[in-house]
Amino acid sequence: MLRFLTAGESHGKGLIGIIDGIPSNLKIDIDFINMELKRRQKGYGRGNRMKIESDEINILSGVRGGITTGSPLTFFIENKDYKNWIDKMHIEKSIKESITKPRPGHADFAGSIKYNQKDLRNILERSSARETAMRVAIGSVAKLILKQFGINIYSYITSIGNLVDEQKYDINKIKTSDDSIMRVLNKGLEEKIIRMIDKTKEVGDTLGGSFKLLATNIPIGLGSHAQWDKKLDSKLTGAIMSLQGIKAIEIGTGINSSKNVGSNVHDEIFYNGSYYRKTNNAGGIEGGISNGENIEIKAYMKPIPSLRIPLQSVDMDTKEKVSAHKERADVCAVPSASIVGESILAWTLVEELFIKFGGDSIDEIKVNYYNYINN
Ligand SMILES: Cc1cc2nc3c(=O)[nH]c(=O)nc-3n(C[C@H](O)[C@H](O)[C@H](O)COP(=O)(O)O)c2cc1C
Ligand SMILES: C=C(O[C@@H]1CC(C(=O)O)=C[C@@H](OP(=O)(O)O)[C@H]1O)C(=O)O
Repeated sequence: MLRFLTAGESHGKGLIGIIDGIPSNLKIDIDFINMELKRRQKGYGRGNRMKIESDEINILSGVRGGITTGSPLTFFIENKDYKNWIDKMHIEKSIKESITKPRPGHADFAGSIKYNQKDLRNILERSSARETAMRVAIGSVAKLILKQFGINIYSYITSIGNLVDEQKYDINKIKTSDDSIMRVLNKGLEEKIIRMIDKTKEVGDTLGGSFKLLATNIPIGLGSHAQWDKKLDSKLTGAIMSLQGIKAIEIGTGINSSKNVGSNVHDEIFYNGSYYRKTNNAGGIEGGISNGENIEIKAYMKPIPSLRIPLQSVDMDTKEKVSAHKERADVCAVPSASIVGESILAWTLVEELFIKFGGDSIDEIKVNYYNYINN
């Protein structure tokens, strides 16, 4: 069984990740993991925190001589900002100030009631998307595993605010989408997006957007139709929805398909030595099972909740009408979220790959995989 846990506060000493179930004999490419961490920190519209952090992986267990041993992997990422927060984050000494004015849209309000916390920082530190740095480190290991089977993961931005990039993807274009600071395919749109982010920042507001996730060279047969909790689409959407700020997910052309007739939507099946489709409205999944086409998912992120000109809230101590708490924040973080989305997609696909082809060493899994593929 493959599983992971993360721990760590946004302004604490750092983030920890423990991954259990990674097979032995996998080469761990530390440069690749660090490159993925860097990709997550990019994008126009991020706040000053990204100038302080320069995320790097520190491997504490599970790897010897660059190769996994089959033991649990432990990862650590330092928070460089911790030194500026020691007084506010001290583990033993009592903390003087409390945050009591919840930000609409963040976890502050519901979290403080659920956990009976008078200081909202006890909630916001862990609900923060700082945690996604560790999810990218862990997801990069999943990407390294997928590469062993020729499976690749991509993403690009499809909208920021009301600026929508309608361009249809081609894989080569996606490969260069990292060259654009906003990770859009239509480079003409980038300038407009940057101007919109600047204007939104000026008026103290924030933006969301959407991004597309893509997995290529997927074998037929990941997931199952046979039980509700084995369906690949349900597992993928659940996992992607766990990413901070994501509020809607579309598989293939799901939204437009619902407005269309069946004969225009379902992807006809052809055979020429192997099965193929001319369209992929299903986004690579039928009946909860991968059908061999690219997996295509779109995720929609709401605007960042922390506003420089805050919304109305209630002081949870005095119950008075107040403006919500102000916290240093991003104006737009959709490009970063798309990189985390890639990691989540990669992880979920590896989970499914191991359910179908599982083994204790990467060699054993490869034998099972190619035995199935070649039959
Ligand atoms: C990469 C990334 C950066 C984010 N930066 C901020 C931020 O600076 N300020 C903020 O209030 N929310 C930020 N968010 C969004 C919040 O973490 C998220 O809205 C909050 O945890 C509530 O969860 P929910 O939106 O899923 O309901 C960010 C999200 C991501 C993925
Ligand atoms: C730290 C990261 O993102 C943070 C996510 C976040 C939130 O509320 O989700 C709030 C901000 O934290 P701070 O107030 O420290 O600037 C972001 O910077 C990161 O992506 O590494």
